[in-house]
Amino acid sequence: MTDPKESLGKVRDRIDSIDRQIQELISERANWAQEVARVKGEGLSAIDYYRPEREAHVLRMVVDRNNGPLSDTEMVRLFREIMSSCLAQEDPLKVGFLGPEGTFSEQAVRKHFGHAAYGLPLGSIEEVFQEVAAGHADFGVVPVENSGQGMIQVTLDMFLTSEARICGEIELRVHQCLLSKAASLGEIRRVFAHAQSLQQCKTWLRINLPDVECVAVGSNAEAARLARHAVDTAAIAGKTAGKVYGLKPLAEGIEDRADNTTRFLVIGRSLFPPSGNDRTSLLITVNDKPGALYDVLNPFAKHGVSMNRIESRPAHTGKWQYAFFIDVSGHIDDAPLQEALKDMGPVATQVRVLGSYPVALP
Ligand SMILES: O=C(O)C(=O)C[C@]1(C(=O)O)C=C[C@@H](O)C=C1
Repeated sequence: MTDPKESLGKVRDRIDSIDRQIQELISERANWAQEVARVKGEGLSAIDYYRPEREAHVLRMVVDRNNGPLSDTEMVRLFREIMSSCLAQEDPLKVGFLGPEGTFSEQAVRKHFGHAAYGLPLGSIEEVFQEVAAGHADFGVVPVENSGQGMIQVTLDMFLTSEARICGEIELRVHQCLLSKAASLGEIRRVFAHAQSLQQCKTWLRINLPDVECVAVGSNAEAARLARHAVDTAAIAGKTAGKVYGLKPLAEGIEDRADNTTRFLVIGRSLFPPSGNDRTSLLITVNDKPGALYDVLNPFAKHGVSMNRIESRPAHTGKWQYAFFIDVSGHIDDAPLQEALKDMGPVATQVRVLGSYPVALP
């Protein structure tokens, strides 16, 4: 009979040898990434080397090649980190997000830019837009939509007054936990959470903590920070926030909908070339007159442009003027989209391209 210790040793030798090869290949890749940077021009800053369309293309090839056992999400995460480190050889990207540390926004930053990017926690969604506009952050990450609760209006409204461009989208599965210093649910008298999170966990709270006081605060991480101070309080937040603020999960996966997902936008200052599978976000304003919306949407149908989303907001440019946030498939350089926008010219009061960006990866 083979000695189990001996066979474990053999398996570990094999793993060591694979790790050696992986490491050599990662170093070789990092050298080639430096070569790419040299071709682009020396002495530029990180943002000049960053190519979201190329990253999306690389990651789609990773997904296509993946035969398991690791999931597409895991494989994408590992390669994202490799690219993040390769890019940060020059100088890390600075990415603003709705802080403090431990928010889902920070998780979205890590999912999209990896851990080699420098995360800049900011006080509000407005501040994220401001810091990007002022050039203090290269990019910003802001929540725009939750699968259960719909659009986040503060984010949409910021596009009415800012020049920000959308450079990417991130979909993050949001798993909520009840975090506390307490040993059991019975000790909890008060729960802190962001209003959206309270909403996402409404049924769970009603069944499991029917008599507690629910207090809405600025962010989930803020809730976790507050819950540190009293043993009869808890916070609803992600597991990461629990780690950052020293709280234990008393319950996990407490969101009412199992597919609870938040979509984030990456905002920057410029447009990027096509990646091969893109989405375009448009801001279109029209006067309030019969048929105006029909006239604006008709060109999309005429030129075979598929519309993914439409949201209307008061335009802030005049009474009874409406702004439509419209997402369509494709890149702004694509001929059908160009044709559709041309036809729309006479009927819309304003058409602004907010951005064309790669469709979210797993
Ligand atoms: O291909 C490039 O343009 C690179 O700079 C290399 C690389 C990579 O590591 O693959 C690094 C950063 C860019 O954002 C995209 C890709």
